[in-house]
Amino acid sequence: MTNYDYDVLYLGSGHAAFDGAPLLTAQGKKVAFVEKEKVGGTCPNWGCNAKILLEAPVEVQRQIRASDGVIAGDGSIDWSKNQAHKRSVIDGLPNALQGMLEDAGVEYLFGDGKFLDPHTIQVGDKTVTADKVVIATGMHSHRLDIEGKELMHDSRDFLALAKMPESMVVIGSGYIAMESASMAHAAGADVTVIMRGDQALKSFSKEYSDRLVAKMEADGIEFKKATQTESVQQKSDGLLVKTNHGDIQTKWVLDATGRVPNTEGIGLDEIGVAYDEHGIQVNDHLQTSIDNIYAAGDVLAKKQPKLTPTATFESQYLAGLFNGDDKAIDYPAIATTVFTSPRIAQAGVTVAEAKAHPDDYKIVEKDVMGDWYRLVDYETEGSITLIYNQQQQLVGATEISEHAEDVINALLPAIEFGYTPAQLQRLVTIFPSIGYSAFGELG
Ligand SMILES: Cc1cc2nc3c(=O)[nH]c(=O)nc-3n(C[C@H](O)[C@H](O)[C@H](O)COP(=O)(O)OP(=O)(O)OC[C@H]3O[C@@H](n4cnc5c(N)ncnc54)[C@H](O)[C@@H]3O)c2cc1C
Ligand SMILES: NC(=O)c1ccc[n+]([C@@H]2O[C@H](COP(=O)([O-])OP(=O)(O)OC[C@H]3O[C@@H](n4cnc5c(N)ncnc54)[C@H](O)[C@@H]3O)[C@@H](O)[C@H]2O)c1
Repeated sequence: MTNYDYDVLYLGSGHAAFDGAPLLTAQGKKVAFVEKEKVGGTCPNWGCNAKILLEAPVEVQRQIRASDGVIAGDGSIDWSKNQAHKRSVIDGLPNALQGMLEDAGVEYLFGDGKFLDPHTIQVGDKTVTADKVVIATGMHSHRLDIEGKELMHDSRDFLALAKMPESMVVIGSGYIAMESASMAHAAGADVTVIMRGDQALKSFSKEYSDRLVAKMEADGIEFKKATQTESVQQKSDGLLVKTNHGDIQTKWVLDATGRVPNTEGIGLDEIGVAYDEHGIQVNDHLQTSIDNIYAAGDVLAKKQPKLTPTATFESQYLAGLFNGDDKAIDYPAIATTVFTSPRIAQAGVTVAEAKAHPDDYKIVEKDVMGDWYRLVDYETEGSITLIYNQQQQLVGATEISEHAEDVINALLPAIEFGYTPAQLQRLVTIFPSIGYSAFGELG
């Protein structure tokens, strides 16, 4: 038997790696992460955690302004203090994570990792070997290849902004574009969003994403639909964004045109791991075209949403597989939300899927403002769409409201486990609460 340095080596140290690794060391396996930047990867440092800290005051501001004087003040956001608070919470996470994982027996190897052969990885000027390798290298920002691209910024820059500029152009209308536009506007910037097509947030219901755009427009954000960005030019008083529908003067440009899997420069072509522009191709055991090499997280080519909880699920699945549980991966319903005001959240069968199969699904739409509880924190509008199968079980739900993420989280067990009406009746939840309100919608 060959003696390798490690039983399992992860390329990357994000959620796709660190959520499963301790399950392996607990079974006596020798495990290491190769990391070229910050321990923990995108989510804690440049993604979810950083974003939600900066976003939290937006909801407070909304409540203050909607309360019509019940809460005093105008709810202005001091972005610089907001940044300082964010840093005070997240700056210690990489060290804390590293300490926790090292205590669990995982080793860290810092440097750029690259395959030399299926079992050998070069890390800086060192080489290490492993029985199994998991590619968990994540994604990086896509950048538009146009004149003036060096004048534009990505989501990392946005989340690190020390001072909010007085105006901002956001290119794109996916998750990152919509969340950043919402935060920048709430912090006082004059925001214009340039949309390539005419629907924002394509993975959500068109009706709800149109409603979100309409609400953001009513709040003062400008949307330019079906518009191509042609160039960005430096002027003495700021930047000039040229589009096929006119010019926009601004102080700052966010290129939020998507994210690209990190498949380049890690030796995949040399050793023959199959991948395409969507990521690394795997079978139903997350195994790549090379037997001992697996992949997990954002770098995978997959139809499931590229989110932290998806990466966690895959990481834990692989740990189970390497510990001897040989079943194929079976993805559950995955809940997702966009952290705008209002939010849109969904899980299970989507509205588009249900509409495409009217014989299989029944769609029920409700105005959630019929529930008095939504008025407690001054909500003004919201709807939920519930999707049932032929057996009257809830198989999907999507909501637009300030509490959409909590409602969909509350309903997720019913969707995933197919609760019957009799089982739902046995759920005695806390009243008054969003969870109670969520189940009330099923009645
Ligand atoms: C702005 C933003 C906001 C987001 N908000 C949310 C949210 O609210 N909720 C949510 O669920 N998801 C959110 N996401 C998505 C979430 O961050 C990702 O789904 C998650 O981080 C994926 O984890 P991962 O481990 O696959 O990849 P990553 O966390 O990206 O980790 C990959 C790691 O691999 C390292 N690496 C890459 N190449 C090499 C190499 N050659 N050698 C060594 N190391 C390498 C990288 O440095 C990185 O640390 C957000 C993403 C962004 C960008
Ligand atoms: N709340 C969350 O859970 C959250 C938040 C942020 C990011 N994420 C994850 O991060 C990933 C990336 O998010 P994202 O917003 O970067 O990607 P996205 O795919 O959601 O949006 C990309 C946007 O860029 C536009 N676009 C693409 N190419 C373009 C071009 N050439 N010109 C103009 N516009 C173009 C698209 O039309 C789309 O509006 C997503 O997979 C998402 O799962 C999740």
